[in-house]
Amino acid sequence: MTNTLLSPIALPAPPIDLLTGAALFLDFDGTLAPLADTPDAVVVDADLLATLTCLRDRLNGRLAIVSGRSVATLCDLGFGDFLLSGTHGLEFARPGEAIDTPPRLPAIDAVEAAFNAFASDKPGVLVERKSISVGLHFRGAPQWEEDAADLAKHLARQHDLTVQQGKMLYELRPGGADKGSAVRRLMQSAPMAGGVPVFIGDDVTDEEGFAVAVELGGAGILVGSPRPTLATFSLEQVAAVRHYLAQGTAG
Ligand SMILES: O=P(O)(O)OC[C@H]1O[C@H](O[C@H]2O[C@H](CO)[C@@H](O)[C@H](O)[C@H]2O)[C@H](O)[C@@H](O)[C@@H]1O
Repeated sequence: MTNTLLSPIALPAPPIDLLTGAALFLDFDGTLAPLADTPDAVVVDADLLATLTCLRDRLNGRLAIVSGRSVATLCDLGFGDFLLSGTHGLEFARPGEAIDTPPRLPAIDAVEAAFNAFASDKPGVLVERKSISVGLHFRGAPQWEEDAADLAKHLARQHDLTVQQGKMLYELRPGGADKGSAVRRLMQSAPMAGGVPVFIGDDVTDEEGFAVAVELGGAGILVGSPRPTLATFSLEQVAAVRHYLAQGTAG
C-alpha cells in the first residue's frame, strides 16, 4: 500500500446520508459478525441477511461482501445471493454464476502440510484449510504468535506466496490482488459502477479497501478502536455497524 496510514485519532461516526447513493463494500469477520474463538464458530443470523437484502434493494444492487473468507465459505455462511469477493480480492462471484477463482496452487498444499506439522503438538493452534489459501490461527494459543509469524514468513519466501496478516492469524495466499483491487474491479461494472464507494472493515486487510474507496471519491469506515488508518469515519463495534446499516434501510 503506497498511502501513509494516518495517526490513531478518534474518527467521527459516519453520517447516515453517506449511504445515499453509496456503492457499499462490507468486510465480514469483525464487521458484520463479532470475532469468535474459531472460524467455524461464526454464524450469520436471519436479521443480518434481511437488513443486507433490504439495503441492497435500496441501493439498486450496489452492495458487495469483500472478505478474506473464500467465496465458497461465504456462500455456506448464507451470502450466496450477494455480490462477493473472497480470499482478499482473489475471488469473485455474482449470484447464480460460477465462482471466478484462480486454481489452488500445489504450494498451498505444501504450506498446509507444514502448518499442520507445526500445529500438531500445540493445542489451540488451528490450521484453516481454505479454497486457494491456508490460515494458521493462534487465537487459542497466543504464546505461539512469534513462531507462527516466523514460519509463515519462511514458507512465503520458499514458495513465493503472500503473507496476509489477520487478527491472531497468518494466512498464506497467492499475491496479485487485495481488497483495494477488488473494489477497483467491482466499481467498473454494474451494479456497483456509478455509486460512491464506501468500504466498512475492521482489519489491516481492509486498509487497501479504504484507500481505493477514498481515492475514488468515497470513504472508509473503520470498525473498532482508534488505530493508524486510512478510514475517514469509525464505528465502535459490530453492533454499531449493524445499527448503522439498519438505519440505512429505514425512511
Ligand atoms: O476479511 P474478513 O471477512 O474479516 O476475514 C478475515 C479472516 O477472518 C477469519 O478469521 C478471523 O475471524 C475468526 C472468527 O471470528 C477468528 O477466530 C480469527 O481469529 C480471525 O482472524 C477467517 O477465519 C479467515 O479465513 C479470514 O481471512
